[in-house]
Amino acid sequence: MIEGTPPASHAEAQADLWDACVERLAQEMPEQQFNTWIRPLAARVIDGGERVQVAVANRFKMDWIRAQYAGRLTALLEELAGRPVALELALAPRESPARQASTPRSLQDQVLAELPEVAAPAEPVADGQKHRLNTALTFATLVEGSANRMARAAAMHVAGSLGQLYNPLFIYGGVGLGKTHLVHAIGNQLLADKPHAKILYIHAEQFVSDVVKSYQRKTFDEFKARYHSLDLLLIDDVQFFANKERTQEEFFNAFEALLAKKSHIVMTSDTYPKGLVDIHERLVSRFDSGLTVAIEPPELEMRVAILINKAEVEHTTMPEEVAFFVAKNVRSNVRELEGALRKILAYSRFNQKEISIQLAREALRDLLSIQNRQISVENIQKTVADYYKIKVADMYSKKRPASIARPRQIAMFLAKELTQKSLPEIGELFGGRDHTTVLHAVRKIAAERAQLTELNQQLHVLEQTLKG
Ligand SMILES: Nc1ncnc2c1ncn2[C@@H]1O[C@H](COP(=O)(O)OP(=O)(O)OP(=O)(O)O)[C@@H](O)[C@H]1O
Repeated sequence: MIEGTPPASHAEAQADLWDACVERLAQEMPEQQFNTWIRPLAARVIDGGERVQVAVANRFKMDWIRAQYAGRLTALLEELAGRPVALELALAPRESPARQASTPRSLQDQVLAELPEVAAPAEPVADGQKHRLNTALTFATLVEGSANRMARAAAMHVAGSLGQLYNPLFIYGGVGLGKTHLVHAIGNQLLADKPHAKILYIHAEQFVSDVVKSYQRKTFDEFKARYHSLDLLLIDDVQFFANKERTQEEFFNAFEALLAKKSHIVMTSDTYPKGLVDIHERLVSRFDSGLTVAIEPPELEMRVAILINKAEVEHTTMPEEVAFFVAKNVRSNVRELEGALRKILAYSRFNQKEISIQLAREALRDLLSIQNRQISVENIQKTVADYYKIKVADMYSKKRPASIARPRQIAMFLAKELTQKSLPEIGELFGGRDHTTVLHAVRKIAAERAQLTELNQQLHVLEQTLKG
């Protein structure tokens, strides 16, 4: 599983690196944990052993592995390789099963269809004691800035006066901006203040899996007892409930029960409630009935502060000028910022060199060259206009004939897919259109793409052209 065609002995040595690492972990970890989390991982060692890419079956597992095992995996890989190794976790590609939506489905089919494509781990099961909080994710380690000020303040308020204001609290924002961190912080704070509080952090995919298991084992009473008795339910990435009818129903029940007894619910999602797709209106309106707050991408100064803080946690000092250099070049989200920091620290440690701008430049050379190739909305507009033989100016115009409106919608779709811009920002760049117009275009093209082969091919060509 090696990129390119290195000599066999080299390839073997690289594959051995992962195998040796897994073997070591097998000795260190309890067997069941090892079998659940580490054994199923597929990895490939690339760039002559500098990078190890690990494919993980679903987001829940990915978050868990990142939080619990990534540090140890990296340390072992580096120890075995004798040099810095960047560990990269990625979602394994999924087969998209063709679903026959028109055929009425039995309840059993309906529930089974809700199983994550790769079944989520059987363990640990929510039982009111295992709160599943990552104790490292606290308010103290969450840097504040204008991007997260309101969300953070609301979260602290919830932790301090449970069941009162802001119930439910709905936090939304793009990937890697600190939503998960914030919900864990609420849980950890409450746990510190009230050690007996019944708290559960759960990823939406795991909730789906719990519903399925309860159905299969006919243990809905236990399921209800477990969820309905909580004081605080923290549920991550609720957009995963899309199309999961039975799960939505169970979540609705849990939601109503918890609110009735003044327990608190905190949810996160990649979009605001009304932007959620394929989730029942009655649930969406419940999501929006407390307080909905956004987390925005961090601004420059906040990115600098995050880098300096995270370096301190690693007992290293990052000079401010280096932090500025990195923060200017890594703009998309905090997770990427952390990745950049890890590379710099490893590079500095192994080369026994002080952290400087020059060192950061060397450590991040791959990342910086990718940044230079970043795709802009202007670039997308020009490429799409060329492809469909319309004027670039038509991307901003109010003209409505289909020969113009459709390429414009395609360009909006690609802008959402290939850039970090928000819906309002994209609307602005398309002649000051409303974000709902962009959302409509994105959904429409996404739905048509799944059905129209020709459109799918055109989009594929455009994507390849834009990605260079
Ligand atoms: N303001 C911040 N201060 C310090 N660390 C942060 C901050 N925001 C995010 N992080 C860190 O960045 C990483 C990504 O954050 P997190 O996992 O919470 O993002 P997310 O919004 O839940 O992303 P996703 O939608 O992909 O799940 C975490 O390691 C988190 O601790």
